[in-house]
Amino acid sequence: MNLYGENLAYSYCNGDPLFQGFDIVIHPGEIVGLHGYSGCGKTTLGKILAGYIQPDVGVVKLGEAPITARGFCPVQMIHQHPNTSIDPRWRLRQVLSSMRGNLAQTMEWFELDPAWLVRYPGEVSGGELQRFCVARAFDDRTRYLVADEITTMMDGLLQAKLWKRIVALAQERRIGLLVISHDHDLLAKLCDRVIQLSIPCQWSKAE
Ligand SMILES: Nc1ncnc2c1ncn2[C@@H]1O[C@H](COP(=O)(O)OP(=O)(O)OP(=O)(O)O)[C@@H](O)[C@H]1O
Repeated sequence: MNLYGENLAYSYCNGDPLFQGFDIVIHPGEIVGLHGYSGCGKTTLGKILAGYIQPDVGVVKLGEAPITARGFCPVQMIHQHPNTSIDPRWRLRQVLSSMRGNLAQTMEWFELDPAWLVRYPGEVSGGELQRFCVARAFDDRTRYLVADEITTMMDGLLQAKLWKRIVALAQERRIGLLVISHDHDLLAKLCDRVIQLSIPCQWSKAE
């Protein structure tokens, strides 16, 4: 089933719209890049596609069915900073407890040591915690993944390794990926196509 964002518009606090009449379609197993100047609304669009926030106008659908805020969302979002999406008071075992699927196998795939499950999020490195978030997103019910600048805290070698694993597992399960990044090289290497959310503003051009 395709993921559709149709005629999307959103603005915060009745301000100027970040985007209007925006359409996007992602196919199962497809890797789509999302690029645009800082502040143009890439994360916001990701949150709308993953059901975190409702668009002012438009609809997000998986096949024919609109995405709802209730229950498990088949569009999972992985955030830039893993500590913003994990309760610091939970041990990592608890963080992964609601996940459906073969946890041991997924952890092994992302090189997560089972001994770390007794630790709190603050007791693993940022890169390790991000790999927990990635593993958690590969729930058996996940059909699409929105990856928002997810490897910016890693060195080049680790980035490449993690993306190789993500892409392999996504392709195996026919999961579609939306990769949000400022990194042209990464997008060119990974993606089947890249969408530009908006043209650069004057301030960005001058920089
Ligand atoms: N909760 C919020 N309330 C009000 N404004 C917000 C909120 N979240 C984001 N914004 C604003 O909306 C705009 C778009 O933010 P968003 O994070 O979607 O952009 P982005 O393209 O992902 O940026 P970056 O590339 O820098 O991560 C920014 O100007 C931001 O300050």
